Amino acid sequence: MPFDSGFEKMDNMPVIALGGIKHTGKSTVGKIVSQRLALPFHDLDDLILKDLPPRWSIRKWYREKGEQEFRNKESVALAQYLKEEDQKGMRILALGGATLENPQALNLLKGSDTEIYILDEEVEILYHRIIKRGIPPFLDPLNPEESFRKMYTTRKQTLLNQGDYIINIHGMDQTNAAEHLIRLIRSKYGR
Ligand SMILES: Nc1ncnc2c1ncn2[C@@H]1O[C@H](COP(=O)(O)OP(=O)(O)O)[C@@H](O)[C@H]1O
Ligand SMILES: O=C(O)C1=C[C@@H](OP(=O)(O)O)[C@@H](O)[C@H](O)C1
Ligand SMILES: [Mg+2]
Repeated sequence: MPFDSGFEKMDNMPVIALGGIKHTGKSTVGKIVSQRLALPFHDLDDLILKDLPPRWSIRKWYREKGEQEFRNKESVALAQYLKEEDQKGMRILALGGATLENPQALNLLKGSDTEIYILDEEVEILYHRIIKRGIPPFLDPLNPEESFRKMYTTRKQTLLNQGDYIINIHGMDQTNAAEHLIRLIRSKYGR
């Protein structure tokens, strides 16, 4: 049941940016939180996509143009978002799985009124969530589990270093994870 938390209308409220390894639920949980708190929601991947030529997907762009081109697009989309949305009251932004490894994007986030909340889940659960629909192209088809574990270990360190809050959502479904995050936000901002 959505309720108006009043957060959006309060002054000096940050952008709540959700980070986390692929499939931790940044996009899904972010959307639920925004609906429950009646806050605007954006997904950085969607903002990037809006700026790509027609018929390109994020994954196709990443694969064909390479990491640096993807990072440039991501930084431009983030800068635009922050220019328009920063200082406008609380809003929710789901980051991409690699945003916090992008130095330009990280600078933009750190230089704005943004709080970074990291959704943290265990490697086994994420791996099983990812391969449910087959092995995705970002994993090594010869040893998908090993390649995911490597990605998890390096990314996790960056996330722990860059996050303002680490949210342990272990074993929670999307709704429970969203409720957990809402409790944290409400306790922090007293509503
Ligand atoms: N807490 C959760 N428990 C179970 N499945 C989840 C959870 N969070 C997300 N999912 C599922 O995992 C997939 C990826 O979620 P998504 O929100 O796109 O993750 P991200 O944006 O972090 O990559 C979706 O199918 C989503 O329904
Ligand atoms: O982990 C990654 O390297 C990426 C994750 C994606 O976001 P999600 O984590 O929301 O899927 C997207 O930003 C891009 O494909 C790169
Ligand atoms: Mg996402």
